[in-house]
Amino acid sequence: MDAAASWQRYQDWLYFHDGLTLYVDISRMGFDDSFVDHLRPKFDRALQAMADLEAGAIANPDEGRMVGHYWLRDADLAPTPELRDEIRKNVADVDAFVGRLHRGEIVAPNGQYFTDAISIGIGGSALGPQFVSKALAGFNPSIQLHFIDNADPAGMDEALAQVQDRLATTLVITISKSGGTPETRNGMVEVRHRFEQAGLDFPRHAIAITAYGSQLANLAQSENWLAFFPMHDWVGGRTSELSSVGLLPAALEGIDIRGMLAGAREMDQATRAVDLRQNPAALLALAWYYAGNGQGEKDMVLLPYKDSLLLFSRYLQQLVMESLGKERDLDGNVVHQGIAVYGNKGSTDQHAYVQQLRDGVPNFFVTFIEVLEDRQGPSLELEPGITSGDYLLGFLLGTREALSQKQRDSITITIPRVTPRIVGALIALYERAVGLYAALIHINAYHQPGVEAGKKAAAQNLSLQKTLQSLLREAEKPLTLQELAQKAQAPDQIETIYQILRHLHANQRGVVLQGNLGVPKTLTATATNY
Ligand SMILES: O=P(O)(O)OC[C@H]1O[C@H](O)[C@H](O)[C@@H](O)[C@@H]1O
Repeated sequence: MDAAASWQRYQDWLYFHDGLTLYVDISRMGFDDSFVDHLRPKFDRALQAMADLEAGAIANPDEGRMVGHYWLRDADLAPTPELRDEIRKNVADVDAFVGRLHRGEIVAPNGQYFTDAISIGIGGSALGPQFVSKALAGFNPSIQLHFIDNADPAGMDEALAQVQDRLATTLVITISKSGGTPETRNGMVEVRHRFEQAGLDFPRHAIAITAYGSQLANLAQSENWLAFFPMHDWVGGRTSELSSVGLLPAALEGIDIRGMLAGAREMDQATRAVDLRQNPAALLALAWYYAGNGQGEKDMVLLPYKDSLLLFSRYLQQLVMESLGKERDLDGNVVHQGIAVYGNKGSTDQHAYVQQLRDGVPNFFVTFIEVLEDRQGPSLELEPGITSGDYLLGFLLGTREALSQKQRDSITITIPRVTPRIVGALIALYERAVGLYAALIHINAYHQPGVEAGKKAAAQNLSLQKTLQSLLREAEKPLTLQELAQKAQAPDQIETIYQILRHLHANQRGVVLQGNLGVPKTLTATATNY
């Protein structure tokens, strides 16, 4: 396409949201008008499906649930007066609680202001709060957040080390919709142990965000934790950033949560437009469909040219891949859907993997995110007329052009600056694009059946470990892996047995392996108390 045609196409397809000053440009995706016409009937159905969902339909049929995250930012949309009141009350409760903390009306047991908070959660109970914190907390948050988002003991130690001098003024927020996720429970138990070792009254520091009636809710209630904020079954983990899951941590840091909600609400409104060109979420869904042939054949590479948006790609990885990565469609046909998401930030990534994007396997499309405001305040001129921000834009435009020359497609989203309102709008934009795209490809975006297999296997391994530990304690002589497998009645688990024992051995956990560690069949295991 020559420059004039490309410029015309740019203008024809450029979407602009007046209120948010946000642009979406899909002109560098190679679709043509006939493709758009072909998809239009599917879009009509998808937009209707979104309208039904917002009206309270059971949009998650497998789990028999409504899907209500859009109500969180516009309570009037919720299908019953009770839900509307509850949504408003939840936001007001977060505001009121955090206001009292910031004013020093709620203080740590030692009488001082709370200074820090450790947020413990995983998946949808971590990624949103982490993304928003990095995007918006700035250098001097009212309360400094630290995250434990894994079962890694060393990661827990790191978070605790960050607050070791201030444990007495640290809040602990345990976030889990189900209230039974083992990683989160482990983190909470470890942190609690440190508080107890330090002679601190853990419940006076502890906040739970979880569903009513969950294990975590019961614990918080029975121990009278400092605060409890509910999660609802009609909000999925990966779309919970604008529920108390995301609002409480953000508010603690001093982020304007009403601004985030307002931005999301404005974006929701824009993405109800039935005219595709006027609907930014539909434009993204159209571009994704085109890129991957409606089968996820191309990966989504996210390149925000702004350090504070670093975690957007990680946040979107769960939102997109857990929503779209499905074995079956809504009729039960095997479809193996999904779109892989990765990315970090520009221009940093130009010095890492962009080489492959331009010259290597053409199995991706890029989404550039451009932020118009370079920084707060004036910029130094590095050379006459040129600032660091000019360089950053130059790198973005250069890469976009270089990819285009090699028929590598890209989308560009342009935002004025990174504010609570814009971050709320970006979250909503992608939630809506995922919802629409899922409807286009006829899958349930709101369940995650595939996640269960790994969890079940993990539980079985822990139970096998307990059996092995007790067999070794009772054994009168060292046992080979084969013998242990027989005794544990797990002859087909010998590989797992080896891996469990190797881990116990490496951590001096009461098991010693003898023989050649690299040749499993030579090994014998002994309990160290043998
Ligand atoms: O919030 P929780 O119930 O602890 O769940 C945390 C995460 O774990 C699960 O395995 C799901 O796949 C995620 O969608 C969820 O966000």
